[in-house]
Amino acid sequence: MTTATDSDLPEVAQSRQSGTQIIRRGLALSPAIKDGLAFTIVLAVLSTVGGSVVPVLIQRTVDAGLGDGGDTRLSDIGTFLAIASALILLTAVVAYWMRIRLFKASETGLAQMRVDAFRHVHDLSMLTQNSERRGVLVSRVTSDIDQVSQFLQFTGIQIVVSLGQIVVATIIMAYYSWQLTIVVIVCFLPLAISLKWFAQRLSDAYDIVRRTVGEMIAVIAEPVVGASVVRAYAIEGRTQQRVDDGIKGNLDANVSAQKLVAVTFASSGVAGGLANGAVLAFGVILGVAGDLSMGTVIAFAFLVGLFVGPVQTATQVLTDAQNAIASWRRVIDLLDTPADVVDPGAAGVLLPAGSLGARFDAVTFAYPGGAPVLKEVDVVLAPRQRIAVVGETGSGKTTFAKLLTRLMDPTSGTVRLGTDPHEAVDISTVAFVDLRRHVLMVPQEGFLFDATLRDNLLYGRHDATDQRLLDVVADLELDDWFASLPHGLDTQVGQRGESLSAGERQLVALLRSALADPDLIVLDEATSAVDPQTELRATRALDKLLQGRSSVTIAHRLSTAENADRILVFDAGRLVEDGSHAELVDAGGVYGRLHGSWVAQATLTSRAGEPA
Ligand SMILES: Nc1ncnc2c1ncn2[C@@H]1O[C@H](COP(=O)(O)OP(=O)(O)OP(=O)(O)O)[C@@H](O)[C@H]1O
Repeated sequence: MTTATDSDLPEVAQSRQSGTQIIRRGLALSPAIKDGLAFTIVLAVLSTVGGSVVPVLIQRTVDAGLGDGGDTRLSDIGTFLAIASALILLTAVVAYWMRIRLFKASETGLAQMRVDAFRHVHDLSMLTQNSERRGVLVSRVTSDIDQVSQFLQFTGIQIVVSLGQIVVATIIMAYYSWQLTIVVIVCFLPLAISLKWFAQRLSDAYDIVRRTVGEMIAVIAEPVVGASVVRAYAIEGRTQQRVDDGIKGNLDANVSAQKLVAVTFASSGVAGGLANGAVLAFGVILGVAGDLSMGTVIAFAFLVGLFVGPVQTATQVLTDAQNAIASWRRVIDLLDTPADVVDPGAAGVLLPAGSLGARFDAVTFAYPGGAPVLKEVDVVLAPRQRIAVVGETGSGKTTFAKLLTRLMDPTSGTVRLGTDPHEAVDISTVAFVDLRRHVLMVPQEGFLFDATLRDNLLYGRHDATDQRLLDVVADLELDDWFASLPHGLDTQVGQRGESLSAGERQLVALLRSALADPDLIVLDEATSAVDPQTELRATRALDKLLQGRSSVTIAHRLSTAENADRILVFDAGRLVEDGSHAELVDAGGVYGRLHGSWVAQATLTSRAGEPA
């Protein structure tokens, strides 16, 4: 199959929703995050107030210690110290409680988002899945959501705590000395004004970081999956170059973002230092003038600490927030990408039981941005027929099969299914669960999961008993092969079935299809060369599988076409010939030529096998 360039294909949508919109949508998509949030915020504020009251107690202790005219009140000092200790302990307990609540709520909410995002990847059309590289999709479900989780559990509440701390510290500072309070505010004003500008720059920088993380995972994952091809073609160097480029892209993006972070952090450091110095200088002047007590000046120094801390971390908080929003946006964009093959769900119609036929009415299909690859196809497929689809490579056979199984929808025209093709229903109105029960597409290379043979077969029918599995093995006359397996149904097939031979993987795919027991089977005939014994087994098993069912096979072998009840011939996206093998050979058209080259190839192969 030829593929188009990535730019021609639909990708996951990219929104430009603002940060606030993203947070609002994110919270709406994970409602569990908001469960009990109000109480958690109350706890956060309480822990802040607890911490902020301590400087007041320090002022009281110092002033009681020095006393008016050197009169030290020891009992007051004891009381203030006891209250301060109790407050510090209480604050710690409240802060612990708040974090646990926050952790539970955010993890529950995000787990739901992870499940939704994963499901949605499966709902996306084959087109979107093909165009968006797998690694990028994986990163949206994993690392992007991790980023949001970190934000919610640490940074998000940090914002509440910091704001609370600034407000409380400002109130207490203003209560002690409005002049010093103004000094502190003036020192931080330039930073506060430029924060929005920094935030936008950081947001852009972190959008790039998150994108490069996805790209990096994609270029690393690809050669790991295709390791055998990389080795076979000795393209380790080129592959390494792509991986290096991916890693470098991410590194560069991170460095650019961190430079901005460093600027914001340094600026807040400068503002903090300035405020501390100014407070001490003005505090001493006011103290000497007799306007402030010693305890108040010391308390003020602590209060400035409470004020400076959050402002200094504010830039870090802002950075994390921008990073998390960039991640949240990527997950939301994924969830917002429409599934273009829409499941009618419960509103869908059910297909009648029995062998299914199909009808194509003026069906045209074009890949997005491309010319039609299937043009005005009109055809009626009767039930219980064995139909072979043939044509040159790229003629549209696979596209026809995908439309027949609704892996894609036609650009125009209608595909219908039914036991009577003349009264068939529009395939797009059939509920997915019902469609998948009746119609099965068997690709050339059925994907095997890294599990036992049993587990892999159960993908065909999840509730089948071992006895049923063995019956199907017998039905397809594969008992002798099955007996040769070291552990029967418990045999591990390895990653992607690599512990089995290519031929054995075909047998597993056929067994799985037989278990699914579809009424219409659409099959892309395997082309990989296998040993003669397995070939014989596969041919026999396939024959058994197709018996009594409607089948449409993309035929790559002479014998499959010859044995079909009917042959559909595609050429450059058009259905150009339709008839039995004998009729089409006599007609001497496209099929005649194709058949001629098959025969010539078969003769060559058999000669090559003859003993000299
Ligand atoms: N994902 C895709 N995006 C864009 N164009 C595609 C895509 N898949 C196939 N095509 C184009 O559609 C046309 C028909 O492809 P199709 O796979 O249906 O042909 P085919 O007859 O099955 O070929 P083959 O025998 O090689 O599998 C080809 O020109 C191909 O380039």
